[in-house]
Amino acid sequence: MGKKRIYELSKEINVASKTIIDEAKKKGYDVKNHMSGLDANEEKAIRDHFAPKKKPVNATKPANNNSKKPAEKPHKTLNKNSNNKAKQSMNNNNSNNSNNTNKPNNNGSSNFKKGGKKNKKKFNKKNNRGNNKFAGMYTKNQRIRQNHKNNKAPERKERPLPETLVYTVGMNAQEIGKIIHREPAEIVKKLFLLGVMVNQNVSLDKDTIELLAADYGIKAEEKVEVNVSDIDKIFEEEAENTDYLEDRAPVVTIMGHVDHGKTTLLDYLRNSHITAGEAGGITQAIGAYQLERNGKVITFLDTPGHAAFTAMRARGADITDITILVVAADDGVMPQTIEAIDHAKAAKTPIIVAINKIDKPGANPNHVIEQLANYELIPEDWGGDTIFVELSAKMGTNVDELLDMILLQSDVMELKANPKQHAAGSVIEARLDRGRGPVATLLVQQGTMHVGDPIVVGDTFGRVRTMTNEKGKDLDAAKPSTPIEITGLNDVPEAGDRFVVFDDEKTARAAGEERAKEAQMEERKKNNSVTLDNLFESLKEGEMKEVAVIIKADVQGSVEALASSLQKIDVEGVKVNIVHSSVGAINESDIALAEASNAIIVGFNVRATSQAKAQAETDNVDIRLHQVIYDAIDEVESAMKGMLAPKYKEEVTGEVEVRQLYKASKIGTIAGGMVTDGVIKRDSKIRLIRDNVVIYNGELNSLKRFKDDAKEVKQGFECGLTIENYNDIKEGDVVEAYEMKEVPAK
Ligand SMILES: Nc1nc2c(ncn2[C@@H]2O[C@H](COP(=O)(O)OP(=O)(O)OP(=O)(O)O)[C@@H](O)[C@H]2O)c(=O)[nH]1
Repeated sequence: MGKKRIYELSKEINVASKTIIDEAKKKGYDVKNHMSGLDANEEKAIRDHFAPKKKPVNATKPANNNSKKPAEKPHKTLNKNSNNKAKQSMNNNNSNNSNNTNKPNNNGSSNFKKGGKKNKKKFNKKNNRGNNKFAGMYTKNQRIRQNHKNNKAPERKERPLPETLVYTVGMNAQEIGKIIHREPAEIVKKLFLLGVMVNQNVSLDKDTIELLAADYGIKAEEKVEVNVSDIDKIFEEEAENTDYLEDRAPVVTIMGHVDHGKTTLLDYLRNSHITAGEAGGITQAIGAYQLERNGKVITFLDTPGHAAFTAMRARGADITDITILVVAADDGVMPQTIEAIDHAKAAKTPIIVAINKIDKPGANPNHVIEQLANYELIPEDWGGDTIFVELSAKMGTNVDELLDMILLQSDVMELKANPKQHAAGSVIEARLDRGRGPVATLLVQQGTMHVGDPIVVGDTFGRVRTMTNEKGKDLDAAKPSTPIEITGLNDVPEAGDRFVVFDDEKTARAAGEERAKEAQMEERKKNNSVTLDNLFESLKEGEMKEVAVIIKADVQGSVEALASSLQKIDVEGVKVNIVHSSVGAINESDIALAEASNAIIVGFNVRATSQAKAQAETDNVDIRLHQVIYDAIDEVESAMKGMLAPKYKEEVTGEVEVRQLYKASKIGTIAGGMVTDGVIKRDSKIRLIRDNVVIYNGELNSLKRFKDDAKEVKQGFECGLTIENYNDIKEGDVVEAYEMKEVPAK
């Protein structure tokens, strides 16, 4: 075995290395520093020297660790400070100190000092009584020393990291520290090592927080603060709640050309299929109603008219599940039929075609089917997947079949909602009733609505005071897909507004008031619909991949010509999407569709009706009127291209052959040569070419014809030139002149 190093012994007997070295030297051992070794005898002598002179009274069975204890410092301290008679043992001192603090402490001096006389007395008393209590116990200092001995840093009491850091964007290191039980300084350091230099009070963004969490090896989860005024978001959340799902009734809208029988069909349905238990009720027009067929319920929106349908969509309420397209068999496809198809397609709802008036002598259903094939509405018999029902709304023929088809379609769609949550839905229509105040027809889309519910509707709020169905019957609760009429709001909301039920009226009021304020501000800022002027900005921001256009023209030929030309415009993958095109004046329905689809209206040889004009102004819909088709195409095309970052292409304009060189001390090398091709201009960019290799690329410093400055020199003429910052020109070099030309976008 080798010698015992002094530093090792120092640790073991807890005497400073220097003290040991001094003692060793005194004893004549050959030692220099703490790395010097002691043989077995020397080691024993040193141990004996520093061993306590007297054995502790009570330390009859000292614990292993304590056995090495009698340390130099405590030893001295005790001798100096304690009033102990000579017999007082170390462990006794320990135990008494400990009594003061309830913690064993080898170093009693400070406590004695602080405690003063009183403590000393106490100490002695207690010492007499319980001096054995902590004998042999592992003291704090001993523990620390022991750790040192094992070459370990003292263990920090660090709480374990949580599995997930649940954060909000903008938290700082201090706040995060609290969550993950780490010192802010440690986090700041970690961030520094991750390349983020911040102090502990700086707000951190999402990426940084997630990076930090990843570095700690824990997950990060953003806690999204609920903004009560953001009812759209609350609505989405409610709509996405799939904790408990039940089948719900399909919501159906009927559309079609004027006089094709929409109202007749709705009336027939309303009067012939009334919901069970409500027979005899007087039907009120509340904008929607439900009927029953074979035990299944269907909700009809009683708002024929595309404008109403699209106005709701424009406000974000896609409440229709299925569109019934009514086409009169004796009239066929008409402009508003096409408009209806476009509206339904834009809303992405399946279409069921109801060929109406088959009882009429001139009815020709097949002709209607043929016509609709042009609009991708093809019956199953013909290889398509559109449901067609031939009926007579007036006589009631096949109306049940239509209902069956609706139910079939809705089965396929698997329409479900969760009735076990707060109600959320949309406004179908609303008005101010003199006697009852604001009255709103709502469609419950999620959850169950109850009388008394605190509610926010659009920018209004209130508490549901009364709730009735279309028959005026009071309802206590209304499940998904149920249309209801309510009172109790503080103001009249708008069709298409969303509503959400809140936990309490206070929150509902706060949210409603906040929304009203926001709406006002929004109104001031005015909306940012797409116009030809801001079209490219929208495209650039990646908001749009296609430009929606509505075409209105005087004759069908113009509509088609415009449509096909516009569709051919292709700017960097951005396409024109014709949302709707038809013959006739620009009407309110066009404006509503344009607003809902963020479309631009292009009118050819037509004008907007005065109502449409007013509405377009309110809704910020861009209408462009033209008399020349090419102008219309050009306008859309240049709006699409106009703001593209211009592309440049190099175009060589000419070449100069260098034939002579003149050196001028102030000017540098002057090249005299002949323009052999094209033209060289004073502001040309140039390339110096030697043996077909480009030697230098730069600009001219001067261009001369004889002694005069020249703007340009053409082929066949001599010229003199200098190149900016370049003099190493040689005879036989070619100066190639070129320009960067803007390339018009294709
Ligand atoms: N013979 C026959 N006439 C019908 C049928 N359906 C509707 N009509 C008639 O067609 C006309 C127009 O019907 P409406 O139901 O008012 O048509 P609409 O589509 O609602 O018309 P607008 O509300 O003006 O858009 C009325 O005179 C109806 O009586 C039908 O199945 N057979």
